[in-house]
Formats: sequence, structure tokens, C-alpha cells
Amino acid sequence: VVVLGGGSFGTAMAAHVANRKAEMEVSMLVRDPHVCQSINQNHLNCKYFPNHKLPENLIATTDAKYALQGADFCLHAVPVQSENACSMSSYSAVHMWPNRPLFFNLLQFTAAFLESIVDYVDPGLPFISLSKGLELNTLRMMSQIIPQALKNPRQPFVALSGPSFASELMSKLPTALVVASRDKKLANQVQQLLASERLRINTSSDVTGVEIAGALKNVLAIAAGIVEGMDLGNNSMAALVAQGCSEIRWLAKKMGAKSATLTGLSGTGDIMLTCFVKLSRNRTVGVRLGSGERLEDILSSMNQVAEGVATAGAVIALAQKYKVKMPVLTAVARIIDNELTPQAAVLELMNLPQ
Ligand SMILES: NC(=O)c1ccc[n+]([C@@H]2O[C@H](COP(=O)([O-])OP(=O)(O)OC[C@H]3O[C@@H](n4cnc5c(N)ncnc54)[C@H](O)[C@@H]3O)[C@@H](O)[C@H]2O)c1
Ligand SMILES: O=P(O)(O)OC[C@H](O)CO
Repeated sequence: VVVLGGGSFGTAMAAHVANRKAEMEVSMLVRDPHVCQSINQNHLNCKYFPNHKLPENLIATTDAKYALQGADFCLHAVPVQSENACSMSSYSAVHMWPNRPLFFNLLQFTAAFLESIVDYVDPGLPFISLSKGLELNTLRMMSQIIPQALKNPRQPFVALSGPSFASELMSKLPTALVVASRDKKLANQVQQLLASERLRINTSSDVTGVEIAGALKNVLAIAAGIVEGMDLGNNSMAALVAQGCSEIRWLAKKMGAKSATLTGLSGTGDIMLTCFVKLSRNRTVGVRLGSGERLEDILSSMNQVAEGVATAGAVIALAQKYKVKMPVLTAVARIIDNELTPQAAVLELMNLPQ
């Protein structure tokens, strides 16, 4: 098994797979040589999990050719957009305020990463995407990005999603996730690969539902964090999250998602986790925005990605494209773009027609 990306979730899933069977060979493709060395020499990821011992059948490399050679499964754990994508750079900013500076030259996409490894990818290698986000300038989901970047429309694809903090997986706490693929047999194989007494795996054929819910819950978690940071109380929090769930459902259904997906693990399950639990990075961004911090300062102080920041920009464009009213999720994008303060957003939402 090869895992692309040596961040928190890639490391947690790699450790999970390696822990399942001692004879399983798991390799992680990482960028940082220090992280690589710490995994191979000390069985630790010095940057993300310095206190968790990793299994010895998990090795790291910075060499894509070596990592991908002979792999039967590939777990993709590189963010859809890297941290650089976040500051003041949303699709909405470019399309609605054309005079604002373009920051696209700062963006680094998963697509660019995949194009750099395409020569080493077997066309039959199943890609299991762990990433939760939408590509800002194209609105594509990972199920579109991966085959297009690899120039192989038939690259086998599975989306894995659901409520799962990497740190809790690393601590071997019980977790339940869903794998979605249009290929039922492949979804069952991935279920076999990942399921254990600590990790339940459901299967689904609703790739769109699983992917869109996983991406949008990050934007809603930022909104929930803002409400928390502004100290608006529990009534507001419940009303906001309920409204956000409706907005996700309206859009996702127009995009072809099934209702059962949206009320399941990768929808309601992940929304509850991310909106209500302090461990969420997206929620933390929101709490700090709501307490008056500047986005640039928040992002520069973080060493992990909060995918919702970039995905928020894609939501404005999707709401326009599918003609769905999404006042809460689009307000997050406007706060991120500095077009609206959190206080003005609350006034605006409370003054919408009854
Ligand atoms: N952390 C979690 O609890 C969790 C849970 C479920 C899903 N996810 C999703 O998994 C994905 C990865 O998140 P994470 O938490 O591991 O992020 P992270 O910030 O902890 O790590 C990201 C990793 O990706 C690498 N990376 C970034 N840009 C890259 C590029 N252009 N090329 C190659 N490598 C690059 C970084 O070096 C880093 O190792 C995200 O989409 C996230 O939403 C995370
Ligand atoms: O920390 P967050 O906000 O990126 O959320 C992590 C996972 O997606 C939770 O399921």
C-alpha cells in the first residue's frame, strides 16, 4: 500500500493499515526529508505525531517512483489545495471583483502534485482519496481531479470519508467511515483492506454525495467556529448548523447526491464532529475569525491545512451555478474574502426575509 502525503491523516491511515497485518508493506511518499528520516529511523512522524510509535512495516520515502513501484492500493492524502491557496484567493474574489489582485500564482493544487508523479502510476492502481475539498478555480472534486491529472479516465477511484480526527485514529479509538465507489467490487476490496475491530467501514456507490458532503462540512465548521468565537450562544449554534445542513442538502441533491448519504456518516456524522468538537482545524479557524483575528495571521500560525478556507470560495460559484440559496456558507466565503465582518454577517443573516 502506498500513501501519498505525510501529513496528519496520511500518517494515521498509513499506521492503521500497517497495524492491521505485520506482513503488509506500507510506504509513505513524503516531501520533507526530516519527516522521512524520523519515520525510517525512529518510527515517528516528528512533525505531526512525535509521540506515537509507528509500526515497523511502515516506511517513508521522498522518491515517487520507489514509493509507487508494485503498489496494489494508493491512499491519496495530499490536500486538494495547499495552505498557500487560502489567503484572499477565492474563485469568488476573482469572478465577482475582477479588479482585485489575482493570487492564483500562489496556488498549489493536488492536480499539480499528481501530474508530477503520473509516469510512475500504474493505470490499474486504485486511488483511495482521503482529501476533503473542492478545487477552487475549477470546482472539481477529487473523483474528477485524479483521473484528469493522471490522464486516465479509467483510473480506479474510491472516496473515503466520515467523522475521523487523525489523532483519534492514531490513538486507536473506535471510528466508522464510508468508502464510495461506482465499482462495487472495488468498494468491497477497500472495505476488506481497511476494516478492523477499531474501524468500521460502510460501502456506498454515491461518490458525489460522499465527496460534496465531506468538502462542504469544512465550510460549515468555519461558520460554527465563528458563532463560537463571537460567543453567540447555543441557540444560535444549533440554528446555524441546522441551516447549514439544509444548504448542503439543497446543493448536494442538485448535484446528484442521495439523501441517505447526506444523513449518514459522511454527511451528518462528519458535520457533527467538525462543527462541535474543538479538535477541528476548520472550526478553530472560525473561532479565531469570530474573535477578531485576521485570516492571514490565523493561517500563518497553523502548520496544518484547513481545507474549508479555500473550499468556501468554490461554494459561491457552485451556489450560482446550481441556483441554490446558501446564505450561511456563502457568508463564510465573504468573511474570508474580507468583504464582510462576522458582525455584519450575523446582522445580514438575522435580517433575511422571515
Ligand atoms: N487530519 C484529519 O483529521 C483528517 C481527517 C479526514 C480527512 N482529512 C483530509 O485529508 C487531507 C489531508 O489532510 P491532513 O490532515 O493530512 O493535512 P496536513 O496539513 O496534516 O498535511 C498535509 C500533507 O500534505 C503535504 N502536501 C501539501 N501540499 C502538497 C503538494 N503540493 N505536494 C505534495 N504534498 C503536499 C504536506 O507536506 C503534508 O505532509 C485533507 O483534505 C483533509 O481534509 C484530514
Ligand atoms: O480538522 P478538520 O476540520 O480538518 O476536520 C478533520 C476531519 O475532516 C474530521 O472528520
